[in-house]
Amino acid sequence: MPNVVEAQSVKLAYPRHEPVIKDATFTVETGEFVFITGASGSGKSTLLKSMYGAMEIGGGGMSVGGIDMRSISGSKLYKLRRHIGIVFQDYKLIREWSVEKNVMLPLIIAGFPKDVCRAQAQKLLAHVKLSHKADKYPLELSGGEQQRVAMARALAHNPFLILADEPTGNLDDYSSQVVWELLERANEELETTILVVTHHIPEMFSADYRHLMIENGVLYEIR
Ligand SMILES: Nc1ncnc2c1ncn2[C@@H]1O[C@H](COP(=O)(O)OP(=O)(O)OP(=O)(O)O)[C@@H](O)[C@H]1O
Repeated sequence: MPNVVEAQSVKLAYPRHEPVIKDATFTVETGEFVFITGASGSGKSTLLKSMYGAMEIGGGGMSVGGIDMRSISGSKLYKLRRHIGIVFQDYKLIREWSVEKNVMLPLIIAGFPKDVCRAQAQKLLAHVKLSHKADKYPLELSGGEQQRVAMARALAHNPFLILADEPTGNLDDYSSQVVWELLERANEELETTILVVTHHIPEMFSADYRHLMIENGVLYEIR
């Protein structure tokens, strides 16, 4: 397996704006848990977006899962996203669907039989401690519970890579803990590679994690 992410002198700029990222060079190997920090507006979300094809690579080179991201579009992009789990701060759950069906979504798209989708959704809802809410609808849940559903959904199809943007930004301590534990578990038990944009690295991650930091458009390896 090639490195999960390889970035060489990446530049990222919004149209008619100065580059947000002027130089990002880094490698992420399979099974790594990586935090990306930086001041507000430093370009963390922008960098994350470039890794799932939502931000054009303006210079340099990047590959994700061995796929060249410089000119990715159409079916190639669709295929890549099917193997990545993406978690935003604003959950993006489907309101008209039950919690369980929301978690089943990536598996439904991938064409798995319904009983397989349901069994996997039930397993993940247990991991995020929401089995008792499987039949509820997103708007009947608290913000923290919705984010835990989004996290379960992001993991449902066993992605090789999770990209999470401030996954605990709005959450209370309990929901934050559940989210971090789930990410840690996916990383340890399934070797899922995880990249998390955050303002604060939680204390439970004291040992082996990697830490990248963006400052003035340049990405630095802290460890
Ligand atoms: N669609 C856009 N068009 C133009 N500029 C944008 C756009 N989206 C973001 N920016 C700018 O790019 C810069 C980086 O934004 P980004 O969201 O990546 O920062 P961030 O580090 O994730 O910030 P925060 O920690 O506050 O979420 C900011 O100056 C922002 O204003």
